[in-house]
Amino acid sequence: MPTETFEFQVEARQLLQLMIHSVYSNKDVFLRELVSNASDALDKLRLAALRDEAPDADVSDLHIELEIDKDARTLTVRDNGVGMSYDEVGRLIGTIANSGTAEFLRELREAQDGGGAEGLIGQFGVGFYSGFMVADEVTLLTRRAGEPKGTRWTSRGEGTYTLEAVDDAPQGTSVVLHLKPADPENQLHDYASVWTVREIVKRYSDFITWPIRLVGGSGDDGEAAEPETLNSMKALWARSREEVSEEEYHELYKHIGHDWREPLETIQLRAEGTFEYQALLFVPSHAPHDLFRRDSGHGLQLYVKRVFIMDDCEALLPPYLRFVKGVVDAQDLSLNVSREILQQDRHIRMMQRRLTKKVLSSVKDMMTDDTGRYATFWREFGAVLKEGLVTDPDNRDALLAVTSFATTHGDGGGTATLRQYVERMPEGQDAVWYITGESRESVGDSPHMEAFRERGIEVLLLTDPVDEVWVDAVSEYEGRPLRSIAKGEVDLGAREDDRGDEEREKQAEEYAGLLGWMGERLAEDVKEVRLSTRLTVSPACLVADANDLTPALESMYRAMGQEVPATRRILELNADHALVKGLNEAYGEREDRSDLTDTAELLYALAVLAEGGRPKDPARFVRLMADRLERTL
Ligand SMILES: Nc1ncnc2c1ncn2[C@@H]1O[C@H](COP(=O)(O)OP(=O)(O)OP(=O)(O)O)[C@@H](O)[C@H]1O
Repeated sequence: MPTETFEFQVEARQLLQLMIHSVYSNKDVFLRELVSNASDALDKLRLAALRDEAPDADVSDLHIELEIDKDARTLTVRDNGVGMSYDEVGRLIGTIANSGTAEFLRELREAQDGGGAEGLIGQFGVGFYSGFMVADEVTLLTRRAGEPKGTRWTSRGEGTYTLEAVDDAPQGTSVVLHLKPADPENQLHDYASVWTVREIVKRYSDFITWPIRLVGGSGDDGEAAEPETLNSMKALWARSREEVSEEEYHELYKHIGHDWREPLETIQLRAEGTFEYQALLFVPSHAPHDLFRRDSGHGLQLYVKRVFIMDDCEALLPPYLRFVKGVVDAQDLSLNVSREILQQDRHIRMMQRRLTKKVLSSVKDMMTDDTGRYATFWREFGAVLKEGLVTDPDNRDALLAVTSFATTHGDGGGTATLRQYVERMPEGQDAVWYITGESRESVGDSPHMEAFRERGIEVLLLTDPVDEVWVDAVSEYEGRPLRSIAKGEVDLGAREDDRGDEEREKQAEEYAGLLGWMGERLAEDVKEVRLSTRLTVSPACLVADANDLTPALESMYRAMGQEVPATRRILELNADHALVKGLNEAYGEREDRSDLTDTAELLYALAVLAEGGRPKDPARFVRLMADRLERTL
């Protein structure tokens, strides 16, 4: 087969340009990326061999080799792992398979302007391309284990790459970097120096469980003449916390989490006894871009007796902890264990329970010991964690204990935990009040809030989509009911300037005719029209019955394809508002009420608008409104 030339996919080309014109200040990390890929390739081959899926592969001395050729100024990263077929090279190396790439490139450009690009790269599987930060030409020679022919891929990182079938390639992959001249001022070190390479491996890749051997030193100046193993290969999760530095943990996190940033939290757990395992878990400091995508990974890697078994092992943690990264190494599982078996395994279920509790208790500790870190955690992962309030009733209390919300307390910009809310609840208040909606601004200005604001009653502002769902499942916190300010009747207790019962009854009588009449006119949209105790400024608002679905929840169910009957809500009127008063008077005086029907309709539409909704028939609403305005001229 002749050498063929291909163009890089558009995104890949953009990414390469970013690499070449370096988005990173720290270029040393290219080696970590290539070593990480090599290590993954060795893991895959060993597992295939253990499962008898690679009968023709040579697994006798699996390792990574770094070779320096000072004269040619090349650094080669070689592994004898699983390798790639011709098709795979074209698919995996010339393109960027990740669908989030376009989004990533946009974020990257923005971050580059703001100087924060470094942290973003690792999330998006661009590891191999980082070679172009230090090399002006990269050659990759690879042969898939068990296959006869190999493939050579070459590129200068500009617009094209070449592919060529090769007869005599060794098993696995070697990446030859034709190094750019060193430029220490721009942190481009001399990667043909044994010292530099040794130091980078020690710093970034010491924990890699395969030997990383260095060959090609001259023996002079302390350089290695014999192959030298550069890493200690110690599985960090099997060592006690005292023996391991924070930095080492962080490097492991970056390897398995595909992240270039430090983790927010490191959690270690060792279970001894009948079912032994060790876990080393990390909470990232940033949510990944695909956290809410259904196919996003599940974070944890499963090892069995130090042998890598699988990535994204979803059986180890519940979906609401999918952002946790890490390693779980179990002693007593079979190497042949499959995802299906794991889902049903009793020990795995116990393990999941224990790991879940451990993560939640770490979040609790974070909350007590370091409020700044907890705030970061909550900003990044709060919306995901709250899914657990619905799906994991066993841990509901633990989850409620670490949950926090935006609140109207203080200057309205802060957050509150349920504990804080309850502790400052004034005497006489029996419920924890909240409102759900789309944004802090829209719920903050909602008419439902008026009486609460006037009386200084704290309201929690729940604006994540998941909030609509969990509030339905959780009815109380430590014996206090959780209540929506937009549902049911509210009785906020008497105030000095409140009307007495007598006066209220009188008002009810005065309005009875109007309310009944409006109820009939608007029967298609509302099930009742009544006077409000929650309005002080707005003329009207809509409330749901205590057990009704909210409009947001209704549309959420519909979006998921579920049939739900349209819920009619209750229209509440503010009897102190001039418009409502005038309407009542006109209702009492006029025989012909056709005009008033339009006003009733407008009042309903205003209530819909006030909560951020959209009138049922916007064109009609505009017509009626324009007509009214015209009459005021
Ligand atoms: N040494 C290698 N041996 C076998 N396959 C490899 C090797 N290096 C890369 N690949 C294949 O090419 C794919 C793309 O590699 P690349 O480094 O660009 O991204 P990634 O490894 O998926 O993500 P990241 O580097 O961020 O972990 C890998 O997923 C792997 O399938």
